[in-house]
Amino acid sequence: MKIAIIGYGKMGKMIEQIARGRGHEIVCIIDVDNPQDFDSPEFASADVAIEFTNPTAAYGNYLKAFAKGVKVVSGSTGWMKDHGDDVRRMCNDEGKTLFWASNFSVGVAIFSAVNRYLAKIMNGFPQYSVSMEETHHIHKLDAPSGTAITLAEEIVDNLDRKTGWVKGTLLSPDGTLTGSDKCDGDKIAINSVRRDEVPGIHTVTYDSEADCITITHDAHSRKGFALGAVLAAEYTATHSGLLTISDMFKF
Ligand SMILES: NC(=O)C1=CN([C@@H]2O[C@H](COP(=O)(O)OP(=O)(O)OC[C@H]3O[C@@H](n4cnc5c(N)ncnc54)[C@H](O)[C@@H]3O)[C@@H](O)[C@H]2O)C=CC1
Ligand SMILES: O=C(O)C1=N[C@H](C(=O)O)C[C@H](O)C1
Repeated sequence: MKIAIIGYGKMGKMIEQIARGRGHEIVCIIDVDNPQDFDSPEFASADVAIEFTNPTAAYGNYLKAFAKGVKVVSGSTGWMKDHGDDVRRMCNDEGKTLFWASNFSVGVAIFSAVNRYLAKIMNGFPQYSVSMEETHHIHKLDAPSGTAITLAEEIVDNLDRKTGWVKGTLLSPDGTLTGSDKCDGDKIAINSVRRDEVPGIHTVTYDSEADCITITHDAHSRKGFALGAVLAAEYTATHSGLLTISDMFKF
């Protein structure tokens, strides 16, 4: 399959390696220095473009790829709040294809199933209060992480006493703690930590007077994210519309 890469940073480079290892051809690589390559015949020849850039660049890149008739797989986070409705309309009503996931690793897909099940159980146990923490490397531009937001939304969908999430505390690399983990009873606080080169840790905690139940996903490297993105590109080549992880991994 022919793949274009948009965003040749930490994820883009790992995706290139894994895609080549699975026998795919990388026909075009676009980063900030060569946006003109969106107009190249090589880019237009791609079956799928894999996009990992940043919260402000992602949406514009989707539009450029869509204009060339190229399907997109993207893991960029932090753009959904501003452009989610437009992207949904383009994919649901106007024939564009985007596979987006806040986290492409199979481990997080499994973790998310446990998260949803645990939230459902907790409807019968009001003595437990729920909170979340995500820890990432110091280069990360958005907080809370996309994965933490997805996990919080899953809890809201399954736990009747929660209606939304709020930003909690942010522990910055210099040790500064901002924000507050105090929030209304019907919201979930998501606390963020930025430390060293941590690839990504997500923890959901249910606390009561008697005990505490904690589930954690701890990525050892970015390999799981990158492999998931390539698997998603393989899936996207034969599917259309707005796609996500639950379309690909069914359990
Ligand atoms: N969904 C998932 O599984 C994962 C998502 N991410 C997300 O992916 C994004 C990228 O992560 P990393 O690769 O670690 O970041 P990075 O900072 O290492 O790489 C981003 C690259 O995008 C390039 N870029 C910026 N603006 C661009 C534009 N307009 N057009 C083309 N390229 C542009 C940068 O020059 C850089 O090379 C972030 O939003 C991150 O949160 C990261 C890991 C896993
Ligand atoms: O920026 C990152 O690195 C990551 N971003 C994604 C997120 O915001 O959840 C996924 C992963 O945790 C790594």
